Amino acid sequence: MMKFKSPPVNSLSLDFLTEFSISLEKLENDRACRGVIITSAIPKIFSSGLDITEMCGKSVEHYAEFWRAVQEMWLRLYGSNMVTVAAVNGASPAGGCLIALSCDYRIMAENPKFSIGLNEAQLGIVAPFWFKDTFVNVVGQRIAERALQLGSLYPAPEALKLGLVDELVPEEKLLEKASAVMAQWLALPDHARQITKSMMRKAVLDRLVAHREEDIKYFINFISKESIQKSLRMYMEMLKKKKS
Ligand SMILES: CCCCCCCCCC/C=C/CC(=O)SCCNC(=O)CCNC(=O)[C@H](O)C(C)(C)COP(=O)(O)OP(=O)(O)OC[C@H]1O[C@@H](n2cnc3c(N)ncnc32)[C@H](O)[C@@H]1OP(=O)(O)O
Repeated sequence: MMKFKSPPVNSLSLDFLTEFSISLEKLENDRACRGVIITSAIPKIFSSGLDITEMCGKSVEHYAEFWRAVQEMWLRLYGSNMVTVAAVNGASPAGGCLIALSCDYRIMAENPKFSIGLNEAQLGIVAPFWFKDTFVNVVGQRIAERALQLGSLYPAPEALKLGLVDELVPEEKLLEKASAVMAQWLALPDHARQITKSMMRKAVLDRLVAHREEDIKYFINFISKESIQKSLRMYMEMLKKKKS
């Protein structure tokens, strides 16, 4: 089990992403480890998504390093040979949602206050093609088109209806259920399951691998625009004001 613990809200900073990728790589190379449950140690928060401060007012070199780390994390998780189960025990916007979508199975706590989705459009930014591809592979084209254009965050019951998560359980039963699902998936021979998983995900993974440097350039170009920087600053201010 991997438990995110980066207070206050498990934002995906460069350090967090690097550590996450290294942990995944270690587990992947450990023949005794056939599956991983991903959850959070922070109450009410799975992950608040990419750390916005990493995308504000930084150098081009920093943006490149950060984006490469985001790509690396996704390539490792989405391309993992292990069984991956997300036990979503709190809010899961944007990059948090991407992590859950990249797993093989998603179980969410049945709390309508917890929401999940790719809300990038609400921040005035665009979900990259591989976020979009991952989303489409889970919910299908029509639901993805609407959800991504509106940048919708769905409360747990709605997320279940759309197929964004596979099931809801009472919060106190989340890890028990995730373990039961893991046992069910691990009962199959690894080889057949791994080849099937790779077959289903290969095209989407290959697309980023083939366009990785181009994607970094797009990101830098996009995020460096003054209009985008302004949107992100305003969004951060809004988050801070919400408290007072
Ligand atoms: C051709 C086009 C090509 C385009 C290619 C480039 C495209 C670029 C794409 C970039 C992709 C980005 C994906 C992302 O993940 S962006 C991040 C999106 N995340 C969010 O919108 C979530 C924002 N946060 C919240 O909604 C809430 O914080 C919460 C998670 C629901 C928790 O709420 P709660 O009330 O418990 O906590 P607070 O809101 O008070 O937050 C506590 C402190 O944490 C700070 N915070 C929150 N989220 C983030 C974040 N994502 N990054 C950095 N910091 C964050 C918040 O400001 C508080 O700070 P404070 O204590 O100092 O006030």
